[in-house]
Amino acid sequence: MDLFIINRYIGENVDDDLIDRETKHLQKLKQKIEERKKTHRNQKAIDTITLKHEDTEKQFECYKPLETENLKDSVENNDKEITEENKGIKRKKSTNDRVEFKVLGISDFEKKSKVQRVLPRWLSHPYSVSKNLQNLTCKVDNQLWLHSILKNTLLNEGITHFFPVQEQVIPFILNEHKLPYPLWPHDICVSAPTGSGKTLTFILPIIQILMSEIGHYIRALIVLPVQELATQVAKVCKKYCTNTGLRVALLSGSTPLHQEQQHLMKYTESSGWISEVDIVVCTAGRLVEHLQNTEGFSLRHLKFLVIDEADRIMDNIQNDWLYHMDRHIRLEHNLVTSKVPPLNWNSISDQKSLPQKLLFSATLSPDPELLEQWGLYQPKLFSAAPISDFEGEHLIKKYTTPDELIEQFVTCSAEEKPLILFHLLVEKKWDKVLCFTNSAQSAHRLTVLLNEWGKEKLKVVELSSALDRTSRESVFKKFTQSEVNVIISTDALARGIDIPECSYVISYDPPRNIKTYVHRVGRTGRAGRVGTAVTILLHNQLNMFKELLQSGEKSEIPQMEIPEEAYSHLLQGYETAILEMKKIIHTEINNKVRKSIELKRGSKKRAKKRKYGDKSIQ
Ligand SMILES: Nc1ncnc2c1ncn2[C@@H]1O[C@H](COP(=O)(O)OP(=O)(O)OP(=O)(O)O)[C@@H](O)[C@H]1O
Repeated sequence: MDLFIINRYIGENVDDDLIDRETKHLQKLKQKIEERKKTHRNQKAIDTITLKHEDTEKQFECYKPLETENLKDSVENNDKEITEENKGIKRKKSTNDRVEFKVLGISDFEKKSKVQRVLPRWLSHPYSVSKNLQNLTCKVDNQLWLHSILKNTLLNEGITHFFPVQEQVIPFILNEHKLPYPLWPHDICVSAPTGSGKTLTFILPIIQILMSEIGHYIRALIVLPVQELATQVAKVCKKYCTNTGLRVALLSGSTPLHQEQQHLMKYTESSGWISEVDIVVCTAGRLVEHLQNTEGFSLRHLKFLVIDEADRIMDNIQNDWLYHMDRHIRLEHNLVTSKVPPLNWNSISDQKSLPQKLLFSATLSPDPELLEQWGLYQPKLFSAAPISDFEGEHLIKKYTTPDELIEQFVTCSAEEKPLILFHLLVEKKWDKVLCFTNSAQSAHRLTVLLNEWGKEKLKVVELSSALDRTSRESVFKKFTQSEVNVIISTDALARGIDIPECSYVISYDPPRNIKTYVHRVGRTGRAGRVGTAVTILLHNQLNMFKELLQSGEKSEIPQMEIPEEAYSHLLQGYETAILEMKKIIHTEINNKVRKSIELKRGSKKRAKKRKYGDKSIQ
């Protein structure tokens, strides 16, 4: 038995229940405080909504905007959905089943989910074309599908093997025209590097197919973006039409319209208007002029429609030519719409086949949105881009350059730029150089400067659209014969021009976009020959240039290191030359002003196009 009982005072009867209740109460209070804080925060957000859109909501009362209380609940329930950046703007749908009206006029900045681009099969599965121009296996002599007349012309021109694009595309086109009735030939897009022989790829099959039929109709139309290119293609076309009986017309504006008309159409008593030519090579702008003004000009019997430099032609819509040409073809074929008919027996057997469209370019983006406008019929794509690139978005921008092309860039300050150019031309003895500037004015100044500076050592000629055709041809001839070392040009001549034996391309001013870059550098390294292309950049242009390359999915190109000692001694000569250049330009401007005054005073002299060697005009 215990003697003592010790009782400790523990207050009133506190039972476990009470403690429990107190703890719960405390928790409740804390929760309420938390909720109040939350409500306070959300209230701020709601106030901003109300303030910002008070006016809008008044205007759209009929749409019954949300009750503030409801909105409060909604916000409470979805606290996390109101994010920092869209505070006061975004109204999220409540998790309750409440229907929320969209208040018109409120911008919804909800992030859109990225749309995965799915390419049509013909673009995602192109026929792959090799870029290798070194190991050619397709001998011209052995090709049974090629007409003997064409074989002879090719061999006379020194062409013994076909390039890969020719080897693949020419037989394909020939076979397409052997398809049984009522099948139509597929339209074709070809994207192959510069200098890979695209011109013969379309000229040879056209000639071979047309030479088997005789007719007084225009049966092939080759459209180019500029006069120089049209002239060049017409020349090749005429060469390969030798002994075939086919006739070619060039419609480019290099001769007056009425002369082209006389050469093109003839009126006969028996048949009315007949065409004097089978193949027309034209610029897009001139085509529209003939469609509108030349009596009897008809594309009813057109079998081939070739668009060379297709991407450039679309960039630069001349006289809305595609609309006019489509309209003309539609009317001639009695079609209600120029859209491609659905592929079924009725639609294609009822209708005469539309001309086969052949699109060519070194920078033809396989972008469905851009290609849509051509209205292609069951098209096929031939591309030199690696097939692995055809899986995603990359292919849209992917441009390839020839394997034989060495690309480099050099960085310097503005003062060093001419010194570096002179160093490359004179001290490194770079010959057969095509140099690009970004304006006709700087091309002229640079030409004058280099001729003054490099007297006896350097012959520099400026090639601009101001020169007439004969003068231009004479420049090319002298260039080939090494009488001219450097041609200075603007981008007007960057595309398609086949300058024989150009060994170097220098971009004195950097190109403005990736397509211009690809075409500029593509003036060298053509037809399997080695070429070097250098871009001169100011230090602050380097990042822009890298971005430009990335925009075309081009891998980085190496930097050319030129030590300062290599060109610093040229400074004195440069300073003397620049003074001379200023004097010459000044005299030219004075002469120009004097001439225009004379003209104004009534002189009847007509301004002529500048002749090569004439220094008096700019
Ligand atoms: N099979 C071949 N063998 C040798 N040379 C060829 C062959 N095919 C074409 N060439 C020559 O290659 C050069 C380039 O050809 P072409 O002008 O057709 O190139 P391209 O692909 O149209 O270039 P660009 O995209 O710059 O217009 C021309 O001088 C042409 O005569």
